[in-house]
Amino acid sequence: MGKSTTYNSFLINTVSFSLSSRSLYDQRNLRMLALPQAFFHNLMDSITQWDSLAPLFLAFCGIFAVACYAWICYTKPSSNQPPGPPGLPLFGNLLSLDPELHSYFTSLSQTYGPIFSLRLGTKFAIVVSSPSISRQVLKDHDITFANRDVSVAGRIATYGGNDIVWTPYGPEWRMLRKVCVLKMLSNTSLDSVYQLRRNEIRKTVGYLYSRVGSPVDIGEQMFLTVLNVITNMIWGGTLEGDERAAVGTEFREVVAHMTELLGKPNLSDFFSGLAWFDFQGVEKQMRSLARQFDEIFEKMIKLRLEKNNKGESEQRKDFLQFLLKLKDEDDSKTPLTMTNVKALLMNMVVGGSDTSANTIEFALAHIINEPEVMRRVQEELDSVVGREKIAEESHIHKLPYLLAVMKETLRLHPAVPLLVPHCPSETTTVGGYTIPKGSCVFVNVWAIHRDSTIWDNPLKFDPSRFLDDAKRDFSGNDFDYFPFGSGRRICAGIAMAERTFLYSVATLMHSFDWKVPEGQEFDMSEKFGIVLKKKVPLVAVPTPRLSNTALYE
Ligand code: HEM
Repeated sequence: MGKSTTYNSFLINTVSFSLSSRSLYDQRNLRMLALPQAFFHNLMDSITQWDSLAPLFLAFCGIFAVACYAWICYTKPSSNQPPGPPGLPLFGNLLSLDPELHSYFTSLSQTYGPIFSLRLGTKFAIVVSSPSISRQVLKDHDITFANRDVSVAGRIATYGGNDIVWTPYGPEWRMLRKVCVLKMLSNTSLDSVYQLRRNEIRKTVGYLYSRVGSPVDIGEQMFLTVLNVITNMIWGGTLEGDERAAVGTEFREVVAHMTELLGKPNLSDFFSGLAWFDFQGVEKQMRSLARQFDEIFEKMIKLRLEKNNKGESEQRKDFLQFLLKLKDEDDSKTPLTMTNVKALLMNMVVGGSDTSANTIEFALAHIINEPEVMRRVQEELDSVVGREKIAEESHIHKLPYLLAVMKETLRLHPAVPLLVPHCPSETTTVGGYTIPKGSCVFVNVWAIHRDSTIWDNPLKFDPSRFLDDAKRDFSGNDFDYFPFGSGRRICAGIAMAERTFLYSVATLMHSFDWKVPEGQEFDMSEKFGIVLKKKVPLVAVPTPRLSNTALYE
């Protein structure tokens, strides 16, 4: 194999692993970034700028290689560690990974069994792909595995990992989780900010109405809608008019750029000894973005505090108002700090947007391309809502078929296909094998959801399989079906994800008929990332189906 081929295959592989080891938040824009060539040029640029330091650099690489090799030999898996494909010195299995990690891990599990191991640079990874072993990890040893493997970029992006996703299991995580799940994202709190969600959905309907008869990129529209819904719930009407639009645009840009960087391959993650050098400048760029992000939060918080001091915000019911109040009142042993407030807001924005928007896009693609599913969804809406009214969030509890569509979409396309990697706080036995403390554990929920020993005709999109099977829900108690994870680290935003999905899809399918443009083929292929997405964006043409045009205003 030629030198450049070897390089390229290394680069392809590092890209794919980096996507898996990042924060929860792979975003739409990653598709442009996960190019191995980009990584190659980036790395080589950084190195060539160091011309004068080349001898020093090469000497360093030599010492580093020997040190890594020694380290890997020293930590060589014991015979009781899970089986796995053989690897190379230094790189381990990095060079043979496929970018579509979820399906690649599924095929490896057919050879090596429901629990296997990989060496990725200096990281030791475990992949679990059966209900019974997932149960051991997420239920029987829940506390031990309730920690995370944090990437360099992820840590910087989240105020040093001071958010819910990356904080290790302990009192601070418990406090953040309580604030988030019980106080901000509970059904009662979500009810109180319904008007803020409704405003955004109505704006999207207005926009789609203006595009009647023309193709619309549905994924893009849903991403913007969900992001606006979330930011609106966070700070509601703190800003008005042009100022609001300007902050919205800036915010979107920062989120897009930050998540772009979160998906960039970073040598520092595979070889922690190299982190200090930040060869690709990922850390530097991320610091600058995190500062920009922080400036937006600072600005919103300052404006809100000023309004509060003038007594203008008394009646506000958004998350920012709630968190600031909680922070002032908090006298517990683990107080909520301003950094926690900002990190929590960021979790809402980054954790909630792509997951929900991509799931909605997959669902709409299935509905639009399967006439029988479309007919049942619209019939249910017509009988519950009626064509003379618009869909409201209060209707969603009366739409069992639509709920089944959501469950079936998340079965075939779980938004976070390998969950967020878990990390045991001590060496533990699982499935009869020893899992070393600090390993990076992937739970392949995607493979379990397509396992033909569990599901009849698993590749068929068939919502009715969930209609009679009430035990299959999102609670994480059933290890045949757990798209939101399970145990202590189960998704913190299930209630919100459910509402966002059901209300958005109900509104779009009730207000419009949809057709794919002439000549376009039905394509449901997936693109792996921490958040799974549709490889080919869904483009469809809306036609109004409600009788009264006033219902689109
Ligand atoms: C369809 C939508 C969504 C899906 C499928 C989803 C799925 C997941 C999964 C699988 C995890 C990791 C669980 C684990 O590691 O065991 C997770 C974690 C998380 N999700 Fe979601 N999620 C969605 C939407 C949301 C929304 C809307 C929010 C908030 C607004 C959110 C906030 C979080 C947070 C904060 C965590 C980290 C929890 C922790 O580490 O304690 N998610 N999600």
